[in-house]
Amino acid sequence: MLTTKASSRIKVYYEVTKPKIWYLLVFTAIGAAFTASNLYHIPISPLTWCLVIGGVIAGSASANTLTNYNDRDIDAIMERTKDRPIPSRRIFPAEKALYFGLILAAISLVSAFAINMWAGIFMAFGLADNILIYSKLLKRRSRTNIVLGGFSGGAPAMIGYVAVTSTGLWDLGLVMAGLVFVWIPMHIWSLTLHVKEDYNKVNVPMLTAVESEKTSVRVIAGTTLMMVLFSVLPFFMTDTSGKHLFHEIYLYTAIVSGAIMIALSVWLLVKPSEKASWTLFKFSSPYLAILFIALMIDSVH
Ligand code: HEM
Ligand SMILES: CC(C)=CCC/C(C)=C/CC/C(C)=C/COP(=O)(O)OP(=O)(O)O
Repeated sequence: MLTTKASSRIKVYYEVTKPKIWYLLVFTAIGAAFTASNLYHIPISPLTWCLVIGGVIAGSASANTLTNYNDRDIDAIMERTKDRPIPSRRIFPAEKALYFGLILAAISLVSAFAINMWAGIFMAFGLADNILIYSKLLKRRSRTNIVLGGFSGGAPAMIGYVAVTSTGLWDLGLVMAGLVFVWIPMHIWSLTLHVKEDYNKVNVPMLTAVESEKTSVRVIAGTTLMMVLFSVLPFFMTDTSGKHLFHEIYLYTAIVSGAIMIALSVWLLVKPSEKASWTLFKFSSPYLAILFIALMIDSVH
């Protein structure tokens, strides 16, 4: 039986990993693995499932913990982040989070390389791109920070896919990872428009925090349209025999859910408001999950 102190320690270290975020990251890895397994009729062993799910949890949790450690100064100032475990000193000294994040990174790399070399490479890339390129290098310097820093978002899908097969890794696998990558700008820029004062307080040049509202809503609408157009790409992909990989289930889901996202972005474009930007942001995660659910369901045939 865990003492109250022990359970609260576990809870605070769980919180510092930003679980809401890695739930979706892990789901994209599961979706890519399950879809590849069905399309190529390759079973996934329980050990492989454990290594994929455990590895991507550890990797995403590590990245989130280490970026929280890196951002502890600005997180203490922003309203949205000031109550997080490190700025609120519920993890103190902060180096405890640093060591926790590094241990998680090691676990994630061992798990990924135990799957195969490519899974290990994608894990290492995801960690490096999110922690070093995005958080350390670009976040506080460039308004395009989430573009070069966004590739890491596709890493879990690539890990899930390559855990099953390398057949189609650089077309279908890349398209699945691309669904996440092209989703990021709309996802984060709708949020940062909503909390732009926070970002300007700490001089983080998120594009929709430094551009005018008029430009920001246009950029968000444009990236939403780009994401929806990209999302129908899987329907047009075929295997070597020319057979479509996906069918109406995926197409109609992508069209209907995409139409909702476009409608929300037009609402923001026509009538910019905190409510509209927040609504678009809150719809963004379920939307991405729905696309991966549709890929999985459509691949069962
Ligand atoms: C450079 C890329 C990204 C940036 C800068 C970013 C940034 C953010 C920020 C600032 C939040 C709000 C967190 C909070 O206030 O607690 C957030 C929430 C979230 N992010 Fe991202 N994100 C990125 C990529 C991703 C990716 C790749 C995924 C998963 C595939 C993801 C999933 C989520 C989820 C599920 C939430 C919670 C949404 C909600 O509360 O409804 N993010 N993100
Ligand atoms: C395989 C692997 C390791 C992949 C890692 C992918 C990963 C963790 C993506 C998450 C990106 C993300 C939520 C960044 C948060 O930005 P932020 O730190 O600016 O958000 P904040 O302002 O809320 O702290």
